[in-house]
Amino acid sequence: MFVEGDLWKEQRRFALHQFRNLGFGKRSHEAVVHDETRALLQEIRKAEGSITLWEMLGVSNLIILWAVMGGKRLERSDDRLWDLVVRLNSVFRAGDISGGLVQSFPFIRHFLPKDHRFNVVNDGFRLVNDYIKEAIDEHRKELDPNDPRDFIDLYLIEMDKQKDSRDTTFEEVQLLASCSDIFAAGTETGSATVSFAILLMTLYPEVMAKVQKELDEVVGRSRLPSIEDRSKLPYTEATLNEVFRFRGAAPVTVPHKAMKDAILQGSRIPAETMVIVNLYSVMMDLEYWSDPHTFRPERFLNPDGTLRKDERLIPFGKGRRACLGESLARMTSFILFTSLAQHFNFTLDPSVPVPNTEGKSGFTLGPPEFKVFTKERL
Ligand code: HEM
Repeated sequence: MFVEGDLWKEQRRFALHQFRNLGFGKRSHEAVVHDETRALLQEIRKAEGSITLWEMLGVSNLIILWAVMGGKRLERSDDRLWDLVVRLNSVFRAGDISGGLVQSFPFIRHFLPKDHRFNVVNDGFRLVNDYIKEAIDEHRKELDPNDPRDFIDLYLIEMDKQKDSRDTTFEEVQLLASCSDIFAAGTETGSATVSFAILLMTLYPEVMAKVQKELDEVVGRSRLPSIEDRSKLPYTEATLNEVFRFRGAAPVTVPHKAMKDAILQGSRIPAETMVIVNLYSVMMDLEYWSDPHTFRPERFLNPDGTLRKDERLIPFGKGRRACLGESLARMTSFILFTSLAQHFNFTLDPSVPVPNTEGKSGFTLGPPEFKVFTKERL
């Protein structure tokens, strides 16, 4: 994620190609998402009192990602997963996409207290990397080059193929970085999106009622929603689009670098400058949207009720460096959100007051602290 040039190009091309082959974000991957969604619904049914959604959704997203990356279906009962989700959350809340002061004056890192955000981020990523490193070692032992099971196997095979090339970028350190990027980029953003969506449904019950009515009419209750239903659910799609616009999990892009001197809308950007694109400013532009601070799914509907596309809706960025996991993220958010809406009504637990829906900053935008009571729809 934080690399450039040929290294980035080669690694991104390989990851995209292999994810496509593994069915990432496509129908063939849907069964994994459905299994995990059923497990989540069961867990919510069994929970007593109010629940903290982001943790539960974080575990779901992590299990779904790991199924493609590491092959195995991890168990929700595994305490290590919950620990990883909580640690990733602290990393994302403590992080600063620009690198903060330490980026400009690296030597100060030696004098920072243990609980400084720089150390929280490093310790969190160390935990994630240890987890992935263990999995890579296991994959190495079990590898059958004729029968790759997942992304890690495919990468190890590519490493072996290129081991005699002096220019290879396929090395274990890079495999670890790719897995860690995907793990981190996918878990927190996915859980934030659906948590925000449910929080907004508690605050806009009239929107939730319309989503549930559409789901009842098109999908019913006897099966889970599928990506094939999306085209028949324009109001639900418009609602998710509005969640992505209103509280997109990534208000700014990852850092980019100007490769050469450039002029952008009259401003000179010298080569080598770090450039971070403010997606929030596009999706919240007062002139364009007229009422950007109002949560209003109807803005994404045509007068005849069909879904309206809008080129200013860019929650996954744009161009060659746009989000690598967009198709999976869209599919996962859609299935998790619609399945929750299909099965439960949610009300906020008043013992955890939500002052506003602005969320918490960091590497990404996280939902504010909130808990919900759930009631199965009959
Ligand atoms: C709702 C969930 C998600 C949102 C809103 C989101 C959004 C974004 C955004 C805005 C960027 C930066 C684009 C840019 O710099 O121009 C990005 C990059 C990235 N995302 Fe996502 N993302 C999500 C889920 C995922 C998932 C599930 C994965 C896992 C495969 C993932 C993997 C990545 C990677 C690897 C990059 C860096 C791409 C590169 O530098 O070439 N994201 N994402």
